[in-house]
Amino acid sequence: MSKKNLQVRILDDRIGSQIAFPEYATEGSAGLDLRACVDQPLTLMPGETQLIPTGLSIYIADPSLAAMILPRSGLGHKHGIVLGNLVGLIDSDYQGELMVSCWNRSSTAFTVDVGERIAQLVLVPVIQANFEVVSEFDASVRGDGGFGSTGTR
Ligand SMILES: O=c1ccn([C@H]2C[C@H](O)[C@@H](COP(=O)(O)OP(=O)(O)OP(=O)(O)O)O2)c(=O)[nH]1
Ligand SMILES: [Mg+2]
Repeated sequence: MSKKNLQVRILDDRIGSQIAFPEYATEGSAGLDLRACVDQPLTLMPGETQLIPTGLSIYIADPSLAAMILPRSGLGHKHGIVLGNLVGLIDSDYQGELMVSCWNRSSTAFTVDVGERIAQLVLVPVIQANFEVVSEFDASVRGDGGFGSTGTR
């Protein structure tokens, strides 16, 4: 499969040795796991949120792309470790360190180990809108119906 070249900067010397460089876990993986680039294990108390560095920055450069940081399902479902911002959106012009807002939404403390895979990064296509202001829309079947307007069954 052809892959998109993406510029990456390694901001921490441990990446590539003590902390693995991100890679797709399988050929069909949509996400690259991001690892906690912390100096020591970090405990998130119930309800606590902390911003965790990844030791990496990327420069997507192309405005028709973005990256999303998403929770890992195992951590989220089994341990309640999700993202403080629910989803992280990485702009194509962002050049700073990739940061993961980790939220322990469970009722038990959770310790993130050095190099632990805490979230995943997915590259996604983006279409920027050019707003065309109109006074009326052409009629659609739905119109302004929403929020359950089509029923539940
Ligand atoms: O989970 C995240 C979310 C964002 N970012 C970085 C990349 C992104 O391009 C930048 C800004 O994110 P966003 O636009 O979501 O935040 P904002 O609160 O609107 O900040 P800004 O005013 O800088 O756009 O922060 C991360 O590193 N991790
Ligand atoms: Mg913003």
